[in-house]
Amino acid sequence: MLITIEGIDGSGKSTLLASLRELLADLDPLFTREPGSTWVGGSVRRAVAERMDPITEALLFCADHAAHIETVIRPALEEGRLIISDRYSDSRFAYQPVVLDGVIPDPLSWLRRIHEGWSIRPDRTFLLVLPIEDAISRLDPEKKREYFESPEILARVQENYLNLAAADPARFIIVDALLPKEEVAGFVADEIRTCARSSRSRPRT
Ligand SMILES: Nc1ncnc2c1ncn2[C@@H]1O[C@H](COP(=O)(O)OP(=O)(O)O)[C@@H](O)[C@H]1O
Ligand SMILES: Cc1cn([C@H]2C[C@H](O)[C@@H](COP(=O)(O)OP(=O)(O)O)O2)c(=O)[nH]c1=O
Repeated sequence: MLITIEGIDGSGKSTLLASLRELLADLDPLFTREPGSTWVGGSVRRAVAERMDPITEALLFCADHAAHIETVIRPALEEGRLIISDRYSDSRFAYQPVVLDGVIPDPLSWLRRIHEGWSIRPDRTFLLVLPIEDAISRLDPEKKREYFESPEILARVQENYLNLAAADPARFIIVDALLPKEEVAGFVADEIRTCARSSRSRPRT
């Protein structure tokens, strides 16, 4: 079963993942992430840091996703593992339309077409949502910021995320990221256990 965790920078994904490692240890999940589960992720980070052109950047994120699927996701699904990914294809569908706005027509459709035929759809996606000011205030002031981490861009990214969730309510679970860390983690862990139980009782389609 494939679970993905999504949300804007500073929404609490890394914190949640660290708690899930403890809370779900008995299920032996495979924790993974995008970008960066293979060496392709290094190229993506370099492209972002150097502000390469947006199409190159988007295609590198897609290449990272392809490598992630072939080397990590598909083999683990075939073994019947529970996989929990920190970011996945919805990060592309939420961030890249902002970056590609005005560069190509209808970036979201373009991105969806690129994923067609080979990407694997998550079974459940948890979307951490919080006011932009709170996310910005949580970002580490000592750490160099990616250009995505501006309030204007993050506001548009979160709006895109919410539209994706509204279009696919059976897959998305929206989580109030302002709740205390323990509550966020407890809620998500319980939901994952429920999904894992129901997926064991039905074959994968
Ligand atoms: N539920 C929460 N309540 C308050 N602070 C939080 C919560 N979740 C995370 N944080 C804090 O916010 C900051 C950013 O969290 P992090 O998990 O790194 O976010 P992300 O991985 O989504 O960028 C960290 O300092 C973390 O301790
Ligand atoms: C996976 C992915 C990430 N991103 C962005 C989100 C982040 O700002 C940045 C790096 O991701 P990440 O390292 O997960 O950042 P953080 O730990 O701060 O959440 O790349 C995209 O724009 N498109 C994508 O497809």
